[in-house]
Amino acid sequence: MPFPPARKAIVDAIEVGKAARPVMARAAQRIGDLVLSADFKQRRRAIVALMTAGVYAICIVILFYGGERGIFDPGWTGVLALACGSVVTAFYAAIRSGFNLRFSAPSLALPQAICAQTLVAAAYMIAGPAHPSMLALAAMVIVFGMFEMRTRYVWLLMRYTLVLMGAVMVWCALHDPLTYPPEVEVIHYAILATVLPAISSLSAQLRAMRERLQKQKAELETALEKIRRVATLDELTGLPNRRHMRELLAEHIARFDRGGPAFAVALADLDHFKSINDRFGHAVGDDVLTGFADRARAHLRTTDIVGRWGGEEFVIILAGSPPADLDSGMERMRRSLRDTPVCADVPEIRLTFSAGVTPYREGESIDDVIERADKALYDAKHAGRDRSVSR
Ligand SMILES: Nc1nc2c(ncn2[C@@H]2O[C@H](COP(=O)(O)OP(=O)(O)OP(=O)(O)O)[C@@H](O)[C@H]2O)c(=O)[nH]1
Repeated sequence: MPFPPARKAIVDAIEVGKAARPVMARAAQRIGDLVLSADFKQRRRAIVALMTAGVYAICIVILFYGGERGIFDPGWTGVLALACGSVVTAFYAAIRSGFNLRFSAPSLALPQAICAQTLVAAAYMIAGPAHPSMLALAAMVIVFGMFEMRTRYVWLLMRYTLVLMGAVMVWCALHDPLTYPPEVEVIHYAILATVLPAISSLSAQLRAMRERLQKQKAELETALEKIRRVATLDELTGLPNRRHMRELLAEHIARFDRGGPAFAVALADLDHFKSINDRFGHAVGDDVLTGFADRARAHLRTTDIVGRWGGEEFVIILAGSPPADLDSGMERMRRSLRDTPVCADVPEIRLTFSAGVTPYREGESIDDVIERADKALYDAKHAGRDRSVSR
């Protein structure tokens, strides 16, 4: 039944909307890259610069309001607005052009904060009776800075602020004692000299906490990597262990069930390995196992995966299925073991191995295919060893 026109229009609009979404997302991404930079760190710096611009803009609007109301001279507000605009533009341009990357602290946090405090001091001078409110801005600049700056820079900024604000307060108290009464300025300065060091010391603690967290995160990542290695790799040979090979087999089966490529499984077992252990000792036996793993890595196809199934038994996932030439990698290994001793320290050891190969068949479990490969391996052992048998 055809859609009524109104419903069809809605359905069309939804379809158009769905189609447009990726286009809009791409456009937003492109605009974001253009305005803020495609580089993650530079983008963050540009965002901070634009956030600062936003704060400047709000403060300037408030100052213009004061000027309009005749609380102080509106002419100076214009000059201050111009100065704020220039500072913001200069820092944004430095970040967007990549000029900031020439410096050891590319966030330019310290110079930005010093400019901000200078502008706050200027605002303090022109704000007349509204000047105490500027003290909050001076504290805010330090708070902003503590997220971006090293502790010693925060202390430097704090000292600069105290010296600058002290000088401004003295100047104002001398030139306009009615609006800036000296005894009140002393109180303002005392408050500033108490609050700013407190914020700065908080910043030092915050920094130390952040560094501790970063160190812990790095240690955790290293430990996680170690756990991952221990959980998936065999300690002696460095090959995938039995558990990981089962996971890889499960992945191959899932891929096959979804119409993916065929594969076969081989179980390879070293021949008379017990006698190597008995004659030369366990350490040499370990070297032989490692040597065998190295040969497997070197001679199997890159698409084949070999893992240690346990003891002197190895499992190989072979890409493709019989009657394809699945054995070629194992034949190369056999030739190599025949030509060069597996253990350089004990060259008299001539290692051979037997293998059972079988294709994975649709609907089988891991255990089904392994069991058939094991039977083929049994056949190979009973047929005289040093050979592969397919089932
Ligand atoms: N050195 C060493 N030996 C191991 C390790 N794991 C298992 N073995 C030894 O491998 C030997 C396996 O012996 P058997 O199962 O009798 O097999 P085989 O001597 O290879 O005889 P066939 O398989 O019939 O040719 C045992 O002596 C185990 O102790 C290991 O990690 N290191």
